[in-house]
Amino acid sequence: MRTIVKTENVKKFYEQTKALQGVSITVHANDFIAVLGKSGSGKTTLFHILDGLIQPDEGSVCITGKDIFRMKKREFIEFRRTHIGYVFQDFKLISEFSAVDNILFPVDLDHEKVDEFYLELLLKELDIYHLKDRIVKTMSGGEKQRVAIARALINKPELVLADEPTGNLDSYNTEMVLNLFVRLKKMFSLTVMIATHDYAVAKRADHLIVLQDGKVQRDVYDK
Ligand SMILES: Nc1ncnc2c1ncn2[C@@H]1O[C@H](COP(=O)(O)OP(=O)(O)OP(=O)(O)O)[C@@H](O)[C@H]1O
Repeated sequence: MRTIVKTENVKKFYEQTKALQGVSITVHANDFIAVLGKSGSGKTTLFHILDGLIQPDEGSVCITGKDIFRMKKREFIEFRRTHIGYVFQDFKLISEFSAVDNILFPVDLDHEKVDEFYLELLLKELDIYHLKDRIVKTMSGGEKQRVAIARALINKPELVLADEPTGNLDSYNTEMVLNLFVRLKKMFSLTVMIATHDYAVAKRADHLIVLQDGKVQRDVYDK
C-alpha cells in the first residue's frame, strides 16, 4: 500500500488555542478517508496544513513521500497544483464567472492547454455539463458544490481534500456527493479525504480518523 499522506506530531497554536496538539496520521493511496470531529476540533486547520496553506508550528507533513514544508516555494506551488485538489467549505468560486470558467481557472493561471476530453468527462460525471455556461451565482448549493469538485479535479491530482463537502447539503445531495466521491475515486485512482462533523457521512469512508480537541482520538482502518 502506497502512503499518500504522512504527518508526524503536527502542532498548530493560535494564541490561547491549541488547534492541533500533535497529530500523526498515515493515509494510503486510493482510500476514502473521513476526518470526523465536532466544530473546533481542528479539521480545517489540519486540511489547510495538508494543502500547505498554513504552516504547522511543529511536526512534519509528507505528501507522496515529499516533505511539503521543506520544499522551495515555487517547487511547492507546482507540486500542489499537480498533486492536490482542494474543495473549500465555502466553495470559493468566483460568483460572476460561469461554471466552466471557474473550473478552468487553475488551468488558465498556468497557461496550459485544456484537456478538452477530460473536462467533458468531468462535467458529465458531475452532472453539470448542461450548466457549464451558467453564471455560478445563479446556481444551487449542490450545483456549486459539484463545480467546486470539478475545479479541484481539473489538474488530475492524486489527493483530494474536501472540507465539509456535505455540510450545506440536504440528504439527497449529501448522498449524491458521497456516491460521486466513491465513483471518482475509483475512476481516477484518487485518494479522497473529507472533513465532516457528521458520523453518518464519515461511516461511508474506508478509513476513519476522529479528531477531538486537536488530537487523534480514534484511527480506524476498515476495508
Ligand atoms: N486563524 C485563527 N485564529 C485563531 N484561532 C483559530 C484560527 N483558525 C482556527 N482557530 C481555532 O482553532 C480551533 C480549531 O479550528 P478549526 O477551524 O480547525 O476546527 P474545525 O474542526 O474545522 O471546526 P468547524 O467544523 O467549525 O469548521 C478552534 O478553536 C478555532 O477557533
